[in-house]
Amino acid sequence: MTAYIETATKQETAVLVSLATPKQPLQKAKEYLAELSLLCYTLNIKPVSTFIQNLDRPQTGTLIGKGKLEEIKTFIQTEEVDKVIFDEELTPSQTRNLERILERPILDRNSIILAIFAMRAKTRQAKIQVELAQYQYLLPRLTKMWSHLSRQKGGFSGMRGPGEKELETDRRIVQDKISLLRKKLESINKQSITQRKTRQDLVRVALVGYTNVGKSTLMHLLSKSDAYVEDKLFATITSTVRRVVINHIPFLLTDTVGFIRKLPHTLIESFKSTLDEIREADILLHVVDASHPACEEHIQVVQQTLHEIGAEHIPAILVFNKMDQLEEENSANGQQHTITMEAISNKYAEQYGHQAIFISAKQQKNIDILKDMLYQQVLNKHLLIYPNYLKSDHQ
Ligand SMILES: Nc1nc2c(ncn2[C@@H]2O[C@H](COP(=O)(O)OP(=O)(O)OP(=O)(O)O)[C@@H](O)[C@H]2O)c(=O)[nH]1
Ligand SMILES: [Mg+2]
Repeated sequence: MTAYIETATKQETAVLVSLATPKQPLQKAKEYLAELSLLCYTLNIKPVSTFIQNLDRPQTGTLIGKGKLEEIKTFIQTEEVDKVIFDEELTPSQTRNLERILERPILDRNSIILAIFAMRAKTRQAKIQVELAQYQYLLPRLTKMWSHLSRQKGGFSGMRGPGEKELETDRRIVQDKISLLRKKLESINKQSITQRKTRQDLVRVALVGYTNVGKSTLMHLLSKSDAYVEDKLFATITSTVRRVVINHIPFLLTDTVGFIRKLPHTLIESFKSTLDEIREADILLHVVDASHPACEEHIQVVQQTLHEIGAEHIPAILVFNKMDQLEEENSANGQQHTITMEAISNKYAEQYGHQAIFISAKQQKNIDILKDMLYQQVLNKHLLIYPNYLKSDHQ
């Protein structure tokens, strides 16, 4: 298990590897590696170099070709690099093959994201959720652990692998662990459902969006709570709910875990109840980092994830945040960025029938306009719960 949950204490080094294919052009591969690099820094792993191989399609056994493998091997030996991290999801057998050839621990984007979640998990529920996702990730990879063990015990290489019996026992242990964790989660989830039921009489608004876009900063601003803000990916993995009042109307505002490209499926499954906060919301504030070059792809990833969790139908306000940074870039390249951003905003607002607004949570720009927009939507929902609200003297 340790290979997957360990969070580095001393700064380890890594090389990052990706593919450029007809489906994933070089520019995209570079962008994804830049994101992977941020994920690594979050885990205190320092990327020292990146390798991209041009291929028509990934190789079955090792993902990348022989020549590239040789190049990477020479580099990591000369530079004494600790780990090799692939942006692509690796199959268990690819991981095994690569580990054998490169003689270094091999990680992929999924295992890195799982490790970050493990590092961030503070509550009992989050810890169980992450542990469950990790065991599910581990199950098909168990053979690797055994080959590790046998190698450590001294020189089985070239001989028969670990006994099928031991492997079977080990699989059963992990499977038992998985069902135990599932049961624990079920009982915690029941408590959350009861908790949520007691809040049924208030409108619920959830902040959603790609990781690091400023959801918690906005939460802090709107609710005056001390939401955890950090310039690292997945600063928030546990939902925080706060009661907020705008123009006398109280509602619940929830800060949620950020999404990312290729969020591991095991995580989506085990974080189901955390994501329920989103599914059960009446209104979404979909926060976007307007200054990010891949902002449009981020919107698509978020929409797709919302779809996966059954929350795509919830009315949303598209909140284009970090407009201060956008303006800074504009002075360098003359308005271009803003024009592009406005086009993107119109396109998605139209496509999903959402309202859109540009703000800066950091510099508190346009927050009052956002509050007005939100108020209108909250009021409409509030009236569904309390049809007589306007007849009383609240206004
Ligand atoms: N320039 C600028 N930076 C901002 C703005 N809003 C937030 N940030 C910064 O963006 C970083 C991420 O902010 P968070 O609020 O933690 O983002 P988040 O969406 O909650 O991130 P996760 O919880 O990791 O998904 C922090 O360094 C914030 O200070 C903004 O309007 N302008
Ligand atoms: Mg956050």
